[in-house]
Amino acid sequence: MRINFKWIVKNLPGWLILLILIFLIAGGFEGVVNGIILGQFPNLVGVSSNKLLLFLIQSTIIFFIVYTALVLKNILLNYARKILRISLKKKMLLSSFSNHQEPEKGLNQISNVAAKIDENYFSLIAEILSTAVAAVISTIYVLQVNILMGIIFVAFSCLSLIPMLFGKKKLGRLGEEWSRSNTKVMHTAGDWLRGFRDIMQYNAQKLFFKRVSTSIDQNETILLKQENLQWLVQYANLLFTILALIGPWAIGFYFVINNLFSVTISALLSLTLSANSVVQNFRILMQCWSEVTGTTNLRKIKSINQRVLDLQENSLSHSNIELENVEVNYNEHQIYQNLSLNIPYGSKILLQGPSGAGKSTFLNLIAGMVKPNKGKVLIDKRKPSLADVTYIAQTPWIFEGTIRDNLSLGENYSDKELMKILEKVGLVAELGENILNKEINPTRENISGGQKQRLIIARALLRNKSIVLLDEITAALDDKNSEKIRELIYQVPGTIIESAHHINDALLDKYGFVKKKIENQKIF
Ligand SMILES: Nc1ncnc2c1ncn2[C@@H]1O[C@H](COP(=O)(O)OP(=O)(O)OP(=O)(O)O)[C@@H](O)[C@H]1O
Repeated sequence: MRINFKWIVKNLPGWLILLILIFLIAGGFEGVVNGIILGQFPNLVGVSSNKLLLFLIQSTIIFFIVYTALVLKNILLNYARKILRISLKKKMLLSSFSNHQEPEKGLNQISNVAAKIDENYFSLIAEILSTAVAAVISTIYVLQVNILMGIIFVAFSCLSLIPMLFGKKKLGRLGEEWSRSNTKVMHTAGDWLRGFRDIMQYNAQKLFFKRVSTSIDQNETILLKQENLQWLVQYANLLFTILALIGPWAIGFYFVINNLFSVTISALLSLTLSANSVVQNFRILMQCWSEVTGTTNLRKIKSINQRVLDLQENSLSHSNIELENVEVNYNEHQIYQNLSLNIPYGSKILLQGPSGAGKSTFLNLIAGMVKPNKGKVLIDKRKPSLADVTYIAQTPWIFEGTIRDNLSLGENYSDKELMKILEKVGLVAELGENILNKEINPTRENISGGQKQRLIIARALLRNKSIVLLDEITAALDDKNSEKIRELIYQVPGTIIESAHHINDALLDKYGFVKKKIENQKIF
């Protein structure tokens, strides 16, 4: 998806575009209004006082209309920019979420990149439009004063396009480089702030501060490079502006000396004054263009994957899982090869294997988070999806909000139901009666790692899905709590696949678990 002029038009209401255009055209007369009104002066010599008064009133009205249009145009443009900023940030959020982009990249997009697009694209597009309209109006005015000299002035003004044609690509590349280095700043600054405990523990303050400082340095250097290149282009542009004045004068002088096309010095003078507006507008246009070009690559946003955003009905009830000749590679690293497995509804599987063997990868295959490079994974003959399973991961994520918010995730559950489930996982006894309104967030340490994990388990138990995937869920729990939690989860009637290193055999036997091992890129 590209954020371009077409996108802007699509995202703004028609009435707003129409009003902006009207005020843009009316305001566009600013450059020539003085010339038009002053041009009337010779006709005022010796006229009656009534005519003079009429002239004053007319001039006042014209100035009033032009300046009011200018202000209204700016107010409407600001309103349009607000609409565009909101649309852009929403699109960015949907794109980064649906493409499962890394968080730092997504955060960089909605903060830094969005601000840059607003500043160097949306606001400048408005300026480009006003300047272009003003340039057209001034051009028409100049052409009707003296068509030949008018054409010469406009043609010379067009020369100022040349520097931009050379700078365009490089400016676009630098914009993209700047965005990448911004993401790096987010990473290193994230390490610096989130890794506090480990940094302090190993006396690594100097190293980590150097890392974040270096990435800030590099980021600012790229920005400076881009700004310098913009200035260089603008300097070349200014040099062409000199040419855009001197060139037509030279040709004009030649016409004057040789008495050609009835060009006189005074005609040349008045043309220069009017043409100045054309030249200046062209110069501003090029200046804006060079800044806009810096955002070219930033304005390419990965298309939204609508399939991910559509709410998925979980219609599975007694689902069988089938894997047919599945192969999974991460680059050159092969994890599974020719893996075929049938897991009927209600199976209870304990998946074992050394660290890095592919246990999480297997659970992710069934959750649809990892796609096989070859072969198929089918749940009830259809492709797997996260909405079909309950996946409890090693590192649980809790959301900013209350415990009630974290359990219900917007669905309707009564407090009684929620309290019952919290009671089961042992949280009511630990966190008190007013537990549902307790505010938590991912970084606040007002609940422990084990409590977080039990909260996530309670959230899963509230929803009876037919496939439960457990990835080292009790790593943060003590033995007593681990067993209690497992007893609760194991009572779920559906399929359970658990990856864990140590589990009490008696418990496994009680719930009919079979052990499966990962060996030679297969599961036995
Ligand atoms: N997205 C990925 N890109 C590249 N390599 C990956 C990716 N995910 C996992 N791997 C690699 O695949 C291998 C299997 O990883 P996986 O997490 O499935 O192992 P595991 O058996 O769950 O390990 P552990 O018991 O340590 O959690 C590892 O070597 C890991 O580095």
